[in-house]
Parts: sequence; C-alpha cells; structure tokens
Amino acid sequence: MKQANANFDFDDDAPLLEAEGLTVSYSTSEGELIAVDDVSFTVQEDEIFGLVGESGCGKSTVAQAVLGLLPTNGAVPSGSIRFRGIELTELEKRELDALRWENLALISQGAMNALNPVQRISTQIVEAIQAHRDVSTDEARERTAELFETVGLDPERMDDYPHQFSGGMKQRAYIAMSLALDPDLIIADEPTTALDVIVQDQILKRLKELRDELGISVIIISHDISVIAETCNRLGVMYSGKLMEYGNLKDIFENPYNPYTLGLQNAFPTLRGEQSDLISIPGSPPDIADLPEGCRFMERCPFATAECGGEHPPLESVGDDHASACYRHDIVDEMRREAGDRETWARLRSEVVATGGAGDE
Ligand SMILES: Nc1ncnc2c1ncn2[C@@H]1O[C@H](COP(=O)(O)OP(=O)(O)OP(=O)(O)O)[C@@H](O)[C@H]1O
Repeated sequence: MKQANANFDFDDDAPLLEAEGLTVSYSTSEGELIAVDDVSFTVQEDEIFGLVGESGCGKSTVAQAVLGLLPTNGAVPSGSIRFRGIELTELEKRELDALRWENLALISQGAMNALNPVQRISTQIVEAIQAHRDVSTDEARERTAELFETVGLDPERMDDYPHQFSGGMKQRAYIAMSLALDPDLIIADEPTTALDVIVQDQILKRLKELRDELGISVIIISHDISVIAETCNRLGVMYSGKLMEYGNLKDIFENPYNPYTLGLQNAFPTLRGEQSDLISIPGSPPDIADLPEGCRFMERCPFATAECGGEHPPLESVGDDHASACYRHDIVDEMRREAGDRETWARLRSEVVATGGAGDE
C-alpha cells in the first residue's frame, strides 16, 4: 500500500527503503567515532526486515539516521538513505517532519512511556490525527476506535488514562497511534524488550498481521535473534558498526556463513533443536573508540587466522540474496559443525583470558 505525500515526488519503481554505504559518526571528547560503518541494505514493500546484534553494534543509530532523529553530535558523513527514491540525508528538518508519522513511524522500547500520563489515550490519538488530517473529532474518534481494534485493544477502553493500562497495553496503544496516519514503514526498535514473553509474542504477531492486512513494512531491531527469526523475512546481522551477514532469513538460518551469526544462534538455543543449553560468545565487542585493524569479530572468533588481521572482510555474495563478511567461507561446513560444540568456544574463552584480550563476560 503506497501512501502519497503532497510534499514529495516518490519514485514508484524504487525500493521502499535503501541504505547504501551508510556511515554514521558521533563527535565526542575522544574524537569522531564511527558507530555505523559502510552499511547497505534494502527493505522492500510488504517486508519485515530485521537488524540484529549485541548492544552497541549500531542498530539504533541506523534507525535514528533513517528517521532523521540522530542526537546533535551525530552525523552521516557518507552514504545514502533513500525512501522510495527520496534522499533522506539531504532533507531539511521540516521535510523530515512531513515524512514522519505520514510515511515513517518509530516504535521504540520506551514508546509506551511517551504517552502523556495526564491525557486520555483517545485525546492523544485524536490530536495526532487532527494535526495531519482535516477531520472532525467524531471522525478521528471513530478512527481511534478502529486503531484500537487493529492492535487488539478493546475500543471501550480508549478514553482511559495511560496509568490504567498495563505495559503491554500501553505499548499497543502507542502502536495504534503510530498507525493513525497509515505509514508505509514502521521502525520498531526493541519494541517488546520491556515486556513479558507472552505479551512480547502477541505484539510481534500483531506486527506481522499488520504487514499482511495493511501492507505495512516493518524494520524490527532486536538483540534477540529468536525475535528476528519469528517475525522477519529478511535480516542484517550487525557487529561493531558493520553488517556481518545479510539476506533472506531462511538461507541465513539454515545455512549461516558467518561465525558471528553462528555464535548468536548458539546464544538462543531455541533456534537449534538439537541443543538444549546456551553457549555464549566469550568476551565482548570492541570499543568503537579503539577498533581492531582486521575483522572486528576476530578476537572473539574461534575460526580466526592471521589472514583475518589485515582489514575487515568485505561482504561477499554466498547465494541469491545472501552475503557474509568473513575470510573463512572456504571452511564453512567445518565452522557450522564446530560452532554447535561448547568446546569450540570454551577453547577460545581460555585463549581470551590467557592473552588478556577482550574480557570474559
Ligand atoms: N550520542 C552518542 N554519542 C556518542 N556515542 C554514541 C551516541 N549514541 C550512541 N553512541 C555509541 O554508538 C555505538 C552504537 O550505539 P547504538 O545505540 O546505535 O547501538 P545499539 O546496537 O542500538 O545498542 P543498544 O541495543 O544498546 O541500543 C555505541 O558504541 C554507542 O556507545
């Protein structure tokens, strides 16, 4: 479903969202830090795209760059982000404001807390609708009731105050508000992290249904690869500002090529039927103020060799709509076999401790 926007001349043949060589930096007292480094991905209409990786790898920075919501010390020194052909990095604030809500919406982990506690939920949604559409209050209330139904809330409760809702209900109410203007793309940044597993599951299911029923595309950002596995059809695995593996979910999950993806899968054992307990990746990601010269994952990778120390590997195509950044693709069968073995990572853990490398978590 394509939403027009009087302010923009969209290219109907362009992908919904396309990031190309996206680089995002933060200026800090330690200098210019590159939080997202040369990242490219495409999100098509009707797609649920996932960005997954450990805390600090740059997922939220990507979301903020897309939405034009980077903090004041953040910048996009190179690369491009196009939304239906429109270059977002060149837009004025006023133009970006016109795109947000109408075409792009954000649901963040703390979204539910963004609801005004002293205003009825219906009032907040009605105001959001009337700020962008010339409709009567009755019409906007009718739309609010519909939105409540869409997100699985009882419309009879729409005149409640936020404190009368549980966390999961508030998060749904916020999702209802983000849907008010029929955006084409929702960016959901850890949308369910603060919620219990059952509510999390319900909300993720609802996001999927929204894609099916309303044709809304979604980018889900999560550190939890099982959330991504349940909801997305394509994904990017991020590590330390870089995309390590990228492509369609089925290929990445059935035939992962990157040791980091293999490690992440181990950390969420429900993904691997044969294995009942969790094997964590030893150590922690490098500090972006002090990045290693070679592959960013090298220090934590049980398969690293001297070759990995030169420069970070480029993304290499390993199938249709599947790419991975690793110098060891030639031993991928061995990596897949050994990555499921606790010993493989335990060996590395003792090396990391012995060399005083990245600290054990
Ligand atoms: N305003 C800022 N100034 C300086 N550095 C920042 C700023 N915001 C984020 N960073 C750094 O940029 C890197 C990427 O952070 P980001 O929040 O995008 O990661 P993330 O993967 O979303 O992690 P999390 O899940 O913890 O939010 C981190 O090293 C973080 O410390």
